[in-house]
Amino acid sequence: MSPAEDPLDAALRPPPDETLEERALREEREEHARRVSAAIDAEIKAERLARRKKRIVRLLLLGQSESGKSTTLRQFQRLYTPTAFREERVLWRAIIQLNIVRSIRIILETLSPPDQTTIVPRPRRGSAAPSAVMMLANGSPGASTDRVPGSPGHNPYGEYSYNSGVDSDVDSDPEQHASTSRFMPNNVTLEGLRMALLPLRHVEALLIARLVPANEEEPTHLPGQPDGREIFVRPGNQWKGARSKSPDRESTRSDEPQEVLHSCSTAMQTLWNDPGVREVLRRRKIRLEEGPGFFLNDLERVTLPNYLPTDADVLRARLKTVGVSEYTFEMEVSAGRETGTEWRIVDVGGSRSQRATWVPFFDDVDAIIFLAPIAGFDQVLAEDRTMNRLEDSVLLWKAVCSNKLLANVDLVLFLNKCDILERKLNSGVKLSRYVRSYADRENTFDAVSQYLRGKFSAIHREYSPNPRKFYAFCTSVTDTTTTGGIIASVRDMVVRQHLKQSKLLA
Ligand SMILES: Nc1nc2c(ncn2[C@@H]2O[C@H](COP(=O)(O)OP(=O)(O)OP(=O)(O)O)[C@@H](O)[C@H]2O)c(=O)[nH]1
Ligand SMILES: [Mg+2]
Repeated sequence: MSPAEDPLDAALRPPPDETLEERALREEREEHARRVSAAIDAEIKAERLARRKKRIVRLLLLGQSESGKSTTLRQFQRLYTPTAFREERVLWRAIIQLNIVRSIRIILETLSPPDQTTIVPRPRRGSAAPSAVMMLANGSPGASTDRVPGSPGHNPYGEYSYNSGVDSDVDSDPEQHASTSRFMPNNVTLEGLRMALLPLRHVEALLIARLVPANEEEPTHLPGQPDGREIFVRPGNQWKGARSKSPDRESTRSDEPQEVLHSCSTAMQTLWNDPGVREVLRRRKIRLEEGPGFFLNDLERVTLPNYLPTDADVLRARLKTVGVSEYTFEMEVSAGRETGTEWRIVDVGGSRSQRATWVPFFDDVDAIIFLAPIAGFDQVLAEDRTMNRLEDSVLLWKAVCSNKLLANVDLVLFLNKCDILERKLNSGVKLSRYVRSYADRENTFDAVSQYLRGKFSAIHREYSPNPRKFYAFCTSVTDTTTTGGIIASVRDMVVRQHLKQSKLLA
């Protein structure tokens, strides 16, 4: 087909009888159209270039349940999207309320187990005044408690029973029983406190109804129960979304649970501060202070009607993750050359039943942060009370190191909960009692953390399919001051790894 026959060419050809004026006008219009077209082309090109340049970094958080994965994610959010983090703080109040209610419930049920048949009175020596604790347990003052012979002395809430002869010392020292009678103010009985704290039951039901979608199968999970059940929400923003629809979204004004907590504040403080109660908890090896979501030392502050959670409170709150979720964000805070990087952090549920969901996320990951909560050396898993937490972490670490899908992924190890580890060792708990190979080395934080770091590092060397970099940090991810620097190092390392991978792919 000749140009003369081409209909498009014919349509575009200037008219044969075009005057000079018409021709000038036409050429001006065509020039304008060319400029517009060139501008559009340049815009498209720039967009493509920007998209290509836009780095998407994927980071996977792994570790057993309660190892601190979600807390680490919250640290990233606090550091790099502070506005969003701050805006969401008020939403965490409901979780903190639930954490408090649960702690109080654990105390009350420990003092007065639902199955009262395992408690029988026995005569006490040297008691001057009735013990509120014992009154609740026995229904009568002036008597101590003991276990029915043959009862295993099982402690449903204590998590520290692994290999430690749990409860072997429970009720073994009659003087301890005598000492429990001295503490509560004369006019306060435990029964009275329990009555005063009854409204917390309603608060618990209210909070669960608010936080857990109606179609969730197991909405009422309780920490520390033998089956390890605990309140959870699916990851993502649904629970936050549900809360944000409530009228008090941006405000700190009181809601019903907060009002109830406020009215129960004195009773809760009396219960928690009672040395007799503490003594019973101690003997039952229930260390709420070291457990997740512990706010009982802050009751006065966190039960104020207009309480707004601080950054530290949000990091300390406990909400179990079930499922896997990817949180995408761009750093609000300029982090040097990292501006514009899109971060995708995958947070998984760490309990045994959740681990099958991890593998699909091993593909296309830039780095893994593995959290090993080394303070758990004397604890058992909530979901399997025959498994020591440290041992479980070591087995998981071996599995991650040896996984072929992850052979080229750099691993970052957080030996986490070092704050708790230090306190625990200082209080006299011996690592060698649980880790025989530790033998008679010094039971200090420095010696223990160095030893465990060496063990994890050796596993990495031995089990990794290919040599790769290994970064290990002793962390307390709830601590805002120390964690910032560590997270910045991880950020730089992850971005470097990402660039390296991009070059390999290019
Ligand atoms: N004291 C202390 N508490 C910590 C530390 N890391 C985490 N926690 C607390 O431990 C609890 C559990 O942490 P999470 O981040 O929810 O644990 P997780 O690994 O996400 O657990 P799952 O969602 O069950 O897999 C939370 O209440 C945290 O505040 C730490 O280093 N020190
Ligand atoms: Mg979690």
